[in-house]
Amino acid sequence: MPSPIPEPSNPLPTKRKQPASSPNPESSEPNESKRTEPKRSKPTAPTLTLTNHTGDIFSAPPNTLLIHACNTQGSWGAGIAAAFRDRYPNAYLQYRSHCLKAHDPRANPVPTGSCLLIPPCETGDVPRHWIGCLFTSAKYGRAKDRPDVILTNTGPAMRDLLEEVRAREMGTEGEGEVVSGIRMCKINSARFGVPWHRTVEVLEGIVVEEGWKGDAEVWSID
Ligand SMILES: Nc1ncnc2c1ncn2[C@@H]1O[C@H](COP(=O)(O)OP(=O)(O)OC[C@H]2O[C@H](OP(=O)(O)O)[C@H](O)[C@@H]2O)[C@@H](O)[C@H]1O
Repeated sequence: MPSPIPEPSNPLPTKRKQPASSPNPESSEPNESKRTEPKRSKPTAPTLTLTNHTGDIFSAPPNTLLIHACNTQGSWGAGIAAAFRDRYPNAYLQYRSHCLKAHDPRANPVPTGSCLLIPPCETGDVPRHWIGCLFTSAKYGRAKDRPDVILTNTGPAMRDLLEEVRAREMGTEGEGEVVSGIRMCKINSARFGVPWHRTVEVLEGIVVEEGWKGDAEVWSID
């Protein structure tokens, strides 16, 4: 049995998308009696819901999952990635090890379209946050992938992460092994050079599978 999954702790209301109505397949049926039946819309699978928040992503409550976009080269060199590196040095070491030891940027790179889920691993006063790395571009800087490639990688990477979270929560009964909520920055939108609305389209198109979290908060300081 999966552990009960608490609701995200953010008090702001989140809106669940209503399934879009789809044409009734029976409506094309020539039978007169069928045509007079009330139209029933076929239930559509729920998709990921994003809500926008202004403020500091790092102020999240304990056990929140913080998501950012990463390259596969083992560098959190600039932008929000550098802020992650400074705040969560042990998580950075895990990310580097994943890219440089478990994989090899030249011979066996981390696949783009995948993720790395890092459970809380810092000591001292550092907040107990999970970190989700979405490998949306192989390289960074001038060698980063083109926007269309980054967008193609974003959906599978996010799906991989939502599945990782589900599997992780299924596998443990212990206190604190549950992700309490999801916060992400406007991934891909600055150094990776992808207009934010294009990433939103991809994320909001993700069909939420059984056991996945269906809501993510987007945090921005702008
Ligand atoms: N301190 C801070 N606090 C809060 N929000 C902050 C912030 N700093 C920036 N933001 C916002 O966070 C969003 C994403 O902007 P970013 O440029 O960071 O990420 P991205 O996803 O476009 O690109 C990823 C690659 O950028 C990096 O740098 P390197 O290429 O390695 O040098 C990585 O390593 C990756 O490879 C934008 O809304 C920024 O306003």
